[in-house]
Amino acid sequence: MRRLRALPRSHLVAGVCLLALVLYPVVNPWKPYPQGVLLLGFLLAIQASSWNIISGYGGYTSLGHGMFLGLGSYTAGILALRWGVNPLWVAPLGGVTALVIAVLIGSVVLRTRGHAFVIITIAMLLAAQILASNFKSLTQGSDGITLALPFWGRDFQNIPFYYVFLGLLVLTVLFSAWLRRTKFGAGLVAIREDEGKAASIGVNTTRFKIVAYAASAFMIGTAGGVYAYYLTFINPVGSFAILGSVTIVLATLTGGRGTLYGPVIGAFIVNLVSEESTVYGGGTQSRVLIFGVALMLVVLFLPRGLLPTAEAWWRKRHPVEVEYTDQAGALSGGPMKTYERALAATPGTGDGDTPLLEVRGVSKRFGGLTAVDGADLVVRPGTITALIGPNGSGKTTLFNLITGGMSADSGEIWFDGRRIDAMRPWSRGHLGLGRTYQVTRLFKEMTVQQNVVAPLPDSRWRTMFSDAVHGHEADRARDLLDIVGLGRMADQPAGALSYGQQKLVELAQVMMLQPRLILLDEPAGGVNPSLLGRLTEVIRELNRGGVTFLIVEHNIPLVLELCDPVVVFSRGAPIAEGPPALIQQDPIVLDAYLGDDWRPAAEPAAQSSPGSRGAATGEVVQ
Ligand SMILES: Nc1ncnc2c1ncn2[C@@H]1O[C@H](COP(=O)(O)OP(=O)(O)OP(=O)(O)O)[C@@H](O)[C@H]1O
Repeated sequence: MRRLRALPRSHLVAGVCLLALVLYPVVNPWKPYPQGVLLLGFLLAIQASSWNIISGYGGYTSLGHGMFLGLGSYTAGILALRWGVNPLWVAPLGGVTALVIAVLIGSVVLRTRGHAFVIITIAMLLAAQILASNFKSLTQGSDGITLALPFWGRDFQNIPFYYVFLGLLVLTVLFSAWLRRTKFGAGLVAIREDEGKAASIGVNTTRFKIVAYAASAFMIGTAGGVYAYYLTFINPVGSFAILGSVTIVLATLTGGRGTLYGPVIGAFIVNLVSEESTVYGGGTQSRVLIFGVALMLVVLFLPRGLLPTAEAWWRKRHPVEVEYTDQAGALSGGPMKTYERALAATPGTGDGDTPLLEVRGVSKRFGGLTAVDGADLVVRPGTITALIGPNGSGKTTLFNLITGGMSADSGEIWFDGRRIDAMRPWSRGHLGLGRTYQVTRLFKEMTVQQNVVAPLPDSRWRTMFSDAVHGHEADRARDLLDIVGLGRMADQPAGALSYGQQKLVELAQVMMLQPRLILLDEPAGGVNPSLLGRLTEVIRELNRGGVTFLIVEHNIPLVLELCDPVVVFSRGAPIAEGPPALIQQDPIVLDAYLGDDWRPAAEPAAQSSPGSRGAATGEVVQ
């Protein structure tokens, strides 16, 4: 009983609804019409819940998902004819066909995104229709395939179909709920919110998208096999109709994209509207018009769907009190113990002579603009290296090249003795290369804790399908949040944090990767002075714990206090490098970046300091 009470209210309501649906044919066995309407509602809900995996969780909108229902129908229909078996027994093979086709198509089309992806999915649906029409030896073309009538007696009507579709719907919702609880589900949401950022924290975005596409196809394909038997007739136009795909999208958008129960609720509503429009609105043709208007109304007035809108309304009426977080006290109570725990799994940084990161002659052009121009850079293990320079000198672009957000036009990048410039961003993350962004890129719809546990340390399937938040990891996330003074905000949505707090959470997040090198892009930007002190202290502590830093920063006093060595960038390449004391007096640096405010009273004629790289010659002067 206590376990039942601990269940979220939504699961309890879903359980009661399920019980009612299971009992309905028993209580009302002689009502074939409402049973038929419900049955089609189950079928649409299976499709909407499945579509939700790739398009709701993952954010890739497919407008051709009805194709998988057609593929399942044809697979079961063709096999039933050829093997002389009942289509019900081979319906799961419809799911397998849909899954295999989804993997093949997904490997290609998921390279595109946005409008391009939507258009390609429609094209795929139409291509399937044309293939089914023309591949007559297999599909019997536009004549279609006629299947045997159900093997059970007429007294049973469509009740067996009712239970098969209801069973498939329950399986689909359970599957979707399980996926959402795993690292895979969290990774999909991360991809939806910010794909580039997801890749930089170790999410193998290519694999995640293909698996999500395939997972979203399987149940629809299986249901398609059963649907073929229910209809006893399939043809290309009916099986691959665009209206079917639009209905799936409309159902999910109506109920709430990205939620567990929203697609199911939306499917029942849309199915009811569809039935009513057929009965009272002049037949099937009127559906196109009604669906078009409904889609427009949903997008305009319910952009988030019914369920999220109702949840937001409820939260507004019943606000949860958030405790004020006194960050100033966060580090005062014996922080070392927490640091030790949080850093326990962070690997050491090796000997100080071998560079941890080496950039060799790297260039990047944007059209006519050379943002990075044959740059060389060395970061030694255990250092806090600064990269400073004027606005637009190419520092962030260099960060993007190092972490894989962009690929270089030429040059080599080595990390810990391995060449990494051809590696995908997540592989670089798995090696221990982490970064934060100039403008924070947290996943705003996730909680702070979900953000911190989002990084993936490797690409193993086991990791991918493990719980999104589990014991040891949750402890480490809590420790890291305590370190940055935000432990009490763990359950708040990340979007509700101040900008400075988001910077600190992003640092905690990148620490979950157990990085050996962290690239911080303007960590002090927009952070208030008291938080800044905390940030500096955290960086120092992490550095003492074995983490190397490369920091881009315009706050020069902070750089001079925190970093050694300092590399100065100008026009896409380093012009000087050395300890802070020398850099701040270097005439080349004063001319190119620091300016007169930093110039000593009696400045001698411009000449290079001992640590400078000769700006005119491009040679390194040691
Ligand atoms: N994706 C892009 N497309 C076109 N141009 C770009 C792109 N990214 C950067 N640039 C250009 O490359 C140059 C270097 O930009 P970058 O952001 O690397 O400089 P930065 O040194 O980090 O500047 P800041 O200190 O202002 O952040 C700029 O002129 C910028 O406009």
